[in-house]
Amino acid sequence: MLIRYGVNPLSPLCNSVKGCLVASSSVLRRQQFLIRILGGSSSQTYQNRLGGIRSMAVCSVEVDAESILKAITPALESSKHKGQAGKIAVVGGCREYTGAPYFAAISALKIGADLSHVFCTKDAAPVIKGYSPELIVHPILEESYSIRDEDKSYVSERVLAEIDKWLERFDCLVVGPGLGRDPFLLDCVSEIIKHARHLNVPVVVDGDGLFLVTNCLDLIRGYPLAVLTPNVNEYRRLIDKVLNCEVNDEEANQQVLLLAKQIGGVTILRKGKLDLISDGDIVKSVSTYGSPRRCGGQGDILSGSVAVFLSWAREQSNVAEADPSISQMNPSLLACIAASALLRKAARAAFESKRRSTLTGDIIDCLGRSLEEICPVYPS
Ligand SMILES: NC(=O)C1=CN([C@@H]2O[C@H](COP(=O)(O)OP(=O)(O)OC[C@H]3O[C@@H](n4cnc5c(N)ncnc54)[C@H](O)[C@@H]3O)[C@@H](O)[C@H]2O)[C@@H](O)CC1
Ligand SMILES: Nc1ncnc2c1ncn2[C@@H]1O[C@H](COP(=O)(O)OP(=O)(O)OP(=O)(O)O)[C@@H](O)[C@H]1O
Ligand SMILES: [Mg+2]
Repeated sequence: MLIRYGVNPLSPLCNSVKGCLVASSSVLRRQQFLIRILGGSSSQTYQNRLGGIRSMAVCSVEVDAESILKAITPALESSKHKGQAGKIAVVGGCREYTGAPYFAAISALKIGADLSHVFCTKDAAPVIKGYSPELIVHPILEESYSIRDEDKSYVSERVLAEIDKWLERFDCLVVGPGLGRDPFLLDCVSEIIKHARHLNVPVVVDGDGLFLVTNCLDLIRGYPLAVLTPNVNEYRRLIDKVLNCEVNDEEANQQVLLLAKQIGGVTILRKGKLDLISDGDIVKSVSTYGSPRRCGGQGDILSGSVAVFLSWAREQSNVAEADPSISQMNPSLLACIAASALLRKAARAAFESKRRSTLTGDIIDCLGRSLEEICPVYPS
């Protein structure tokens, strides 16, 4: 019987990140007691649920990702105006991390989005602007060290008012690349997620955004326009928190499906040797050969790419004429499959020329060419 102490499967809706992370000892003791008395049945319940999923004969199907890329990538037409190919925003970038939000935001542009914004801290903004004049950078986020306690509620309102001016215009929000883990900043980002959800803006959650939502699952629970893109560690933490067990690679397909289902039908893209994607109904995989280099930043390319493909896949006119196996698929699944396949193709191309010195920037340089090989601008 597996009982995990310190995990709180009974957690109520949390109002602040701190509230989620710091439980008072009496509350913790009561929860541990409850977990102990429910322990047998909760472990049993997990086995039962997994058994139920198993009996659905879940088999992940390696998909024809090229057909999906062709179906969802819009044609370039002179009748279109700026913005119609996608307006993406990345919420991330702090003192430590300026590369991650840049990688995500520039990847969206390189794939074909028209506009890419970054909402980051004041320290990170000039650095990110310096990487690229193409990005629209908003220095609005604040970390605890830069504000006094008595100013926090005012600053938090100002951050939200600032982002609210823009939120409705975005086709997709990426939350997390290089966000950092400052509690005040994460509190503000929780509110941003709630506002995005209220406006039905799709949200891709990655990096430190996953740290936030794993500790505060109600932020995304039951939101079908949420896509989570965990790496190996982020996935382990999600499984631990949601299913109260360990990662089981022998039943990887069932487990990712159950995880997506348990969080109320969000889409999960589990990154790894093979990318596994589920929306709680089906599981798909992408395992086309990429690159043996594991330099940091490749996940950031992926989150920016999912955002742009999701904005395209949601445009029904793009996919309406495709094969029913594509046109009837959840747009979030289509976006994850497309992004995963394109990143792997670009990584392969970069590695062919750069070998051991392949870096994230080299892969970004190959995104356009890799997409062009599958979806030429001027088909012959
Ligand atoms: N250039 C950049 O600005 C980059 C920033 N990134 C950002 O960095 C933040 C953290 O993400 P990471 O995926 O790096 O997460 P982690 O900081 O959890 O992991 C970084 C590495 O450290 C290892 N590690 C973590 N805890 C450890 C421990 N206790 N002992 C030994 N090894 C340990 C992990 O296995 C992993 O290889 C995110 O916001 C992410 O978006 C990354 O995306 C990489 C690129
Ligand atoms: N062992 C592997 N073999 C092949 N591809 C892999 C492997 N591990 C990861 N990838 C690919 O690399 C991409 C990035 O995954 P990774 O696990 O490195 O993300 P990450 O840790 O979030 O990256 P980042 O450094 O940007 O935070 C994914 O699309 C995944 O398909
Ligand atoms: Mg990452």
